[in-house]
Amino acid sequence: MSKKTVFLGCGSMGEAILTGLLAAGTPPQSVYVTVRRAERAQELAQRHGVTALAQNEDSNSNTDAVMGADVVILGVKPVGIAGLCREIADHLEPTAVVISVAAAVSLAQLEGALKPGQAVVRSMPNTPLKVGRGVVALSGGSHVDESALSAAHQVFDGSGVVLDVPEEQQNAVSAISGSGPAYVFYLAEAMAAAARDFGLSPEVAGVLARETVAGAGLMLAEPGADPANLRRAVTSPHGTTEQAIASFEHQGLPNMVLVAAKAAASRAAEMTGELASA
Ligand SMILES: NC(=O)C1=CN([C@@H]2O[C@H](COP(=O)(O)OP(=O)(O)OC[C@H]3O[C@@H](n4cnc5c(N)ncnc54)[C@H](OP(=O)(O)O)[C@@H]3O)[C@@H](O)[C@H]2O)C=CC1
Ligand SMILES: O=C(O)[C@@H]1CCC=N1
Repeated sequence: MSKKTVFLGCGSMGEAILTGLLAAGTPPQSVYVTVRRAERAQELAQRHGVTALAQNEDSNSNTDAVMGADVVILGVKPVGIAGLCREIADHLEPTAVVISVAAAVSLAQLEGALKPGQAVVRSMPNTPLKVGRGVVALSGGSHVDESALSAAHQVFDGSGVVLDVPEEQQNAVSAISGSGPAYVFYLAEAMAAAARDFGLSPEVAGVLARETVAGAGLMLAEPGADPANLRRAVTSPHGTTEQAIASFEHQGLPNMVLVAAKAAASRAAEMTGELASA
């Protein structure tokens, strides 16, 4: 029998994980999701065939949903995680594995808001899980044994690469792969803007930027791919690309990426402190 899997909060990140999980073969009948708004619940139920509950005045959809659950994924914003944990703590099966996808919320904060002994996994996924090309890093809490960790792996296994990292590396993971898709989409936006600047139509500019980033991503996904080698294969000596790469170097693109990633990681550390004092 399939594990009962519950998503508490199912927005951008939750739906990406849900889509990957179902595409990998988990039956929708074994999946429950909760959200705030009724229209969002209806949308998720129609789109994915899962049972979706919205908040309502008659009962608590989160505590209802976690009854008998094997795996519970916390997909709300970081600021809502501790309250959600306290809300469901007494209703969880002692054997349930709770997986948080929230940036900045520590294992200590999660464990402190749940009942003693609950297995908790802190994760940092990314939205490409939706298309089977995600990457997620997991850190198990103090009550996570091999079977609990394996249950967490199974949530993501079919839709991306799953890594185990020490918790202290999670902010760095968040700054690279958690936020990373946004960096790549930003590059695509900038490429489209440059194309429009040349006078290309917005439609042509959009297609050129999107297909180039998507195609380059597929090449990077091939076994043994190395970004530096792939870049060199495009860069003819004394040719055109060389000029553009030299311009990026001159303007300090690698350092800009480093500084930006550090800003993301610092914000995560700051958020952990804010959540602790809230
Ligand atoms: N977006 C990303 O790329 C990534 C996000 N994350 C983490 O994922 C988490 C969610 O982010 P994201 O998906 O972007 O946010 P969204 O705002 O898109 O989704 C949040 C979801 O939580 C629901 N929700 C809010 N409060 C409750 C509640 N009390 N009970 C049940 N459901 C509730 C919302 O319902 P409704 O839709 O009805 O408003 C919504 O479905 C964050 O903690 C973030 O740090 C981690 C890695 C990457
Ligand atoms: O921006 C955020 O806070 C979340 C965490 C990583 C990606 N999105």
